[in-house]
Order: sequence, then C-alpha cells, then structure tokens
Amino acid sequence: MKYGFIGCGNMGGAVARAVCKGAGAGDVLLANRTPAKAQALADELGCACGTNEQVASICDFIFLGVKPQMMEDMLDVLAPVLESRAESRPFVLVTMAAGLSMHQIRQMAGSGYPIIRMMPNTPVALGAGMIQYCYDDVEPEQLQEWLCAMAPAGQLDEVPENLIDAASAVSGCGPAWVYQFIEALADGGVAAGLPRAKAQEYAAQTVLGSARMVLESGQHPGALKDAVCSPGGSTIQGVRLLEQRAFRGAVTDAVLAAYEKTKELGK
Ligand SMILES: NC(=O)C1=CN([C@@H]2O[C@H](COP(=O)(O)OP(=O)(O)OC[C@H]3O[C@@H](n4cnc5c(N)ncnc54)[C@H](OP(=O)(O)O)[C@@H]3O)[C@@H](O)[C@H]2O)C=CC1
Ligand SMILES: O=C(O)[C@@H]1CCC=N1
Repeated sequence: MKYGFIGCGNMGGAVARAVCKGAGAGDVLLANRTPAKAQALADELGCACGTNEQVASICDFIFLGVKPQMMEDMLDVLAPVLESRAESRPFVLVTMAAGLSMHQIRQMAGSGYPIIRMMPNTPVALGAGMIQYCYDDVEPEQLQEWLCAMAPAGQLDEVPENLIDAASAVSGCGPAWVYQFIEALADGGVAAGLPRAKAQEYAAQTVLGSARMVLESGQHPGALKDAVCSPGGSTIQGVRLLEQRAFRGAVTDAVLAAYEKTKELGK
C-alpha cells in the first residue's frame, strides 16, 4: 500500500510523520505546493517526495492536507488524473479539512470515490493525537490498513459524520486553547517569581498529569477539582476568581464560536 500526502504543513506533516511509523517510510510519498517543505520532511522521515500528480496517480491512500479554502482548486487539477486510474487502480481519498463534508470533497474530486474523513489534532506529531473519523464506500480491508497506518498517530474514534464538526471544535482546535492556558499558567508563575523555564515545565506537566487523571481515574473533572481545594485553602481562592471571570463559560463559548465557524467553512 502506498500512502501519499498532498499538503505537508502543520497537520498533513504531523499525520505523515505518524504514517511513516505505522506503514513504513518506504511506502510514503509527500507533495507540497512549496516542494522544499516536502523535501525537508521527506529527508527527515526517510520517505519519498514527489508532485501532487504523482501522489494522485500512484497512491492507494491520498491524504488531502491543504486548507479547506484551497481544496477545490487543488482537486480540480487532479480530477482527470483520479478519473483515469479509478477503474484500474482504486484508491481512497483521506480528507482532514475542517468543515468540508465527504460529499463536498467527492464533488470537488469529480466522482463518488471511496473516502475517509478524519479530524486529527497537532499532538498527532507525538503519537498523542485525538482523531475522529468516518468513511464511505471503503472496503473493510482498506479500513483496516488505514487504521494500522494511523495507529501511531494516537487515539482514533469512529463517529458519524454529523459529529465531526463538533469534535473538531473540541479536539481539533482545543490544543491552541490548552497552549494559551499553559502560557498563562506559566506567566502567573513568573509573576510570582519563578524562572520562565521552570514555570513552563511546571505548567505543562500539570496539564499533562491532570489530563491523565481525568482519563485514567474515570472521575468527573469537578470531583478532581474538589480534591485539590482544601477548605479555607489557596486553590479555592483561584477557583473563585476564575468563576468571577467566567472562565468555564468563556471556554464553552470558544468551542461554540469555533463550531459555528467550522460549519461556515462548509457553506
Ligand atoms: N492545524 C491544525 O491543528 C488542524 C488542521 N486541520 C486541517 O488540516 C488541513 C491543513 O491545515 P494546516 O496543516 O494547519 O495548514 P498549513 O497551512 O500548515 O498546511 C497546508 C499545506 O498545504 C500546502 N498546499 C497549499 N496548496 C497546495 C496545493 N495546491 N498543492 C499542494 N500543497 C498545497 C501548503 O504549502 P506551502 O508550503 O506552499 O504553504 C502547506 O504546506 C486543513 O484542511 C485544516 O482544516 C485539521 C485539524 C487540525
Ligand atoms: O483552525 C484551523 O484551521 C484548524 C481546523 C481544526 C483545528 N484547527
């Protein structure tokens, strides 16, 4: 099986990194508008680099890693290449584009080709990603191959397509807001006198450990929060202040703002 990537930026590049582990770098082909970017990543990962047309004509899984706004123009050029091979050498399109449905991608590609739609996030680069996926007209063996290739990317979860935009607004966008939180937590530490490097390490490790507590203890985040707050202690003062500033409401609204924007991208 050959795995090809068209668009090797932040997300396509991270997924390619994982697939090189899952499928073997020898079966991965990278293409990018600025070829030097694909070449640099290919050199690092030990895979090959080529053109969009080469990916479209020889790969069994064609990962589409361009921005949603660029998808139509990119696929317009490749539609004849895909059409000319579809009968003799079937392939699966793999889209990671926010907001674009499988139906829209198929229309842009020129036909109802087998398709997987996934929503990864940037921690995929470390094998710690959260990836939702759905698919249509994909053979069970093809899906199995794809799942094996993607396994080093992180946690994979099959969902119906109508949940992908909401999932995107939580785990696709979420890392950006978590980084904002880590930066702010570290800033607070620096304000209180910690050296920057220590403050950042403490903040990031705290988020990592707290996330593991949620996942591994099975407890509600509110109960885990209560366990940190001693009566009359320091943490509850911070909780009080964050509630006053509507911290949880602001985060919930951020998710909904991202969700609305994602839906707009598909219009
Ligand atoms: N970033 C994220 O956290 C997430 C992104 N996504 C999705 O992933 C996709 C990519 O996003 P992201 O990686 O962030 O964007 P980037 O801008 O980082 O990467 C896009 C890449 O596509 C390349 N490109 C653009 N046009 C073409 C073309 N015609 N042919 C070949 N390559 C092309 C660009 O090349 P050049 O080097 O010339 O700019 C660039 O390297 C989007 O659809 C996005 O919705 C999904 C989940 C999370
Ligand atoms: O904001 C973005 O463009 C991407 C889509 C999903 C997460 N980040």
